[in-house]
Amino acid sequence: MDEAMIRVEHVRKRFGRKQVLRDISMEARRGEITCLVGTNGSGKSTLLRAIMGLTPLSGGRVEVDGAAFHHGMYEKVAFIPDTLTMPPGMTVRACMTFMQDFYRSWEAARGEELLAFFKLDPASRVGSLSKGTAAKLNLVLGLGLNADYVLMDEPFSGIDLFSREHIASVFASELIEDRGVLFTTHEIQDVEHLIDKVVMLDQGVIAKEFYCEDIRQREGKSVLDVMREVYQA
Ligand SMILES: Nc1ncnc2c1ncn2[C@@H]1O[C@H](COP(=O)(O)OP(=O)(O)OP(=O)(O)O)[C@@H](O)[C@H]1O
Repeated sequence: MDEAMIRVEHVRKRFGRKQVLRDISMEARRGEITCLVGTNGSGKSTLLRAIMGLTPLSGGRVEVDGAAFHHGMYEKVAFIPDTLTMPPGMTVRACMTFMQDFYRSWEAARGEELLAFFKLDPASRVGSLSKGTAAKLNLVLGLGLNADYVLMDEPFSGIDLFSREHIASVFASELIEDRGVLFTTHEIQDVEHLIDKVVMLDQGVIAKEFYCEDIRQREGKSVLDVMREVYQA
C-alpha cells in the first residue's frame, strides 16, 4: 500500500468543555493539493495545529508516511501559519539566514528563487511589511524548506486579488513539485482549478472528502456548489 501521505485517524480536540474536533479522519497525499474548508470556527486551524503537534490531541493519531508524527518530522512537514512569527526588527534577509541556521532542510537556492518570484526586497524589515507582503514572506520561509509536506493556514487571507493570483500560481509551479500540500482557505473560487481534493469540516467531523475532478465529471458540480449543499442545507 502507498503510504506517502499524512493520515489523520479519529482525531479529537477539546478546549475545556468545548469539543472542537469530534472525530476527524482524513488523508492528504504527497503529490496532491488538498484544501481544507469549513465555516468560521469549524476547527480548520485547530486541525492543522493538531497535525503539527502544536496543540495536544484529546484523542486519535496522526501518521506521516505510515509513522506516528514526532518532533523530528518538522523537517519533513513544514507549517506556514496565518501570521508571520518573525520579530518586526528583522530584515527579510535575516529571516532567511535564521531559517538556514535553524533547519537542515532549508534550501538556500530555492529561498532565493522564491524571493525573486514574490519580488521581495531582502533589506525590508518585517515590521514594515504590508499584510500581503508579510504573507508572501511567510510562504518564502515555508516553501524554502525542502519538506515533503507543506501545511498552510489561510495563505490568501486579507490579500489583494493580484497578490492572491500570484500566490495561487505557486501552487501550479515547480516550487511545489511533488510535495503534498494541505491548506485552508475561504477563497475557494480563486484556487478551485489548482486543487486536487477538498476536505469539508463541519461541526467537528468531516462532512465530505472528495476529488474535484470526480465531482466535476460525475455530477457536473463545482466545489462551491458542493459547499453550498453541505453548509446551507
Ligand atoms: N486555544 C484555544 N482555546 C480555546 N478555544 C479555542 C482555542 N483555539 C481555538 N479555539 C476554538 O476552537 C474553535 C475552532 O477554531 P479554529 O480557529 O480552529 O477555527 P477555524 O475553522 O480555523 O476558523 P476561521 O475560519 O474563523 O479561521 C473556535 O470555536 C475557537 O474559539
